[in-house]
Amino acid sequence: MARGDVVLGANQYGKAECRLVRITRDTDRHEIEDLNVTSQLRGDFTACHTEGDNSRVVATDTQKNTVYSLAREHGVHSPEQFLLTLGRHFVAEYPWIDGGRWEAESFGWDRIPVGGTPHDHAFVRTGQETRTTLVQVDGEDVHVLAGFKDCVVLKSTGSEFHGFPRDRWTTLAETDDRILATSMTVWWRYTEEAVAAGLDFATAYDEVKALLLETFASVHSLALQQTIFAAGKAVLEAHPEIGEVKLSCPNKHHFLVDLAPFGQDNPGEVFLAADRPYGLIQATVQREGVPVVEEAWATLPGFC
Ligand SMILES: O=c1[nH]c(=O)c2[nH]c(=O)[nH]c2[nH]1
Repeated sequence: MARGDVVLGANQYGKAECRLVRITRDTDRHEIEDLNVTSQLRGDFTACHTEGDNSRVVATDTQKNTVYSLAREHGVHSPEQFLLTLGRHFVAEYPWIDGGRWEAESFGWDRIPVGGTPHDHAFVRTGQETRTTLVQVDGEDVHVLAGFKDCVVLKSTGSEFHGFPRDRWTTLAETDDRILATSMTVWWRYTEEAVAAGLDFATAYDEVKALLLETFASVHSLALQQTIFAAGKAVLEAHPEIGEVKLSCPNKHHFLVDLAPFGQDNPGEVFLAADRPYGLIQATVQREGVPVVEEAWATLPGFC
């Protein structure tokens, strides 16, 4: 190969957004699991890219079928467990496949209460957040990230913002009482040891989400940066099975409306909820002296 030749770099391929609903109906009380699964394989696919030789190309259609077939055979249990099942399957089944990337969104459903009793087989979508999961297999390495997005939270007081530099471009007033609102996107990484030991992903998810929300509620905030660091720190302190946490939080600004032109005061009661532009506050919270496992995060766009 001569310097300057054009060659294939990193590549992966698969079926994106396989919508999977699995009903478990062993009893009259059904269970529902609702996922949006993306499967992508990695390996040496040079011949396909350069020659159109498909002899090693497990079709994206086959990958899609495998999602549904393994859901039937093994169940979902948790998105993390299901994606691990998929990853292990593809690597074991096809010798030339070294690994891949399996991602899922999971949508929650609650039972519809009928006369105060949760119904056995009628559900209403929960509106709070979308659970997210990313599993990557690279040879012997298995990385599991979990998280959620679109979790909108608001505090109507207990938030201040002041002490920032003032120069000729600064118009923002200092405040010791403002609305703090954001839509939390959070990812955390389970350590390889915890994954190998068969961690209970469902319980861990519930506990981490509760802790993040509790911290948002209870920290008296001097900046959204301070709040998100405190939230990530609380998670790492309570969960040794988690290596690091990444948070991305838009500052959903609420501007106090000037009602003076209408002869009215406005003691922090009427706000304009702006949707853009918004401050975008992001942080990685990690353990001192423990490097972030960069390979686990490499394919998540937009995170620092
Ligand atoms: O919590 C905040 N952090 C900032 O960095 C910032 N910048 C800004 O204009 N408002 C806020 N609020």
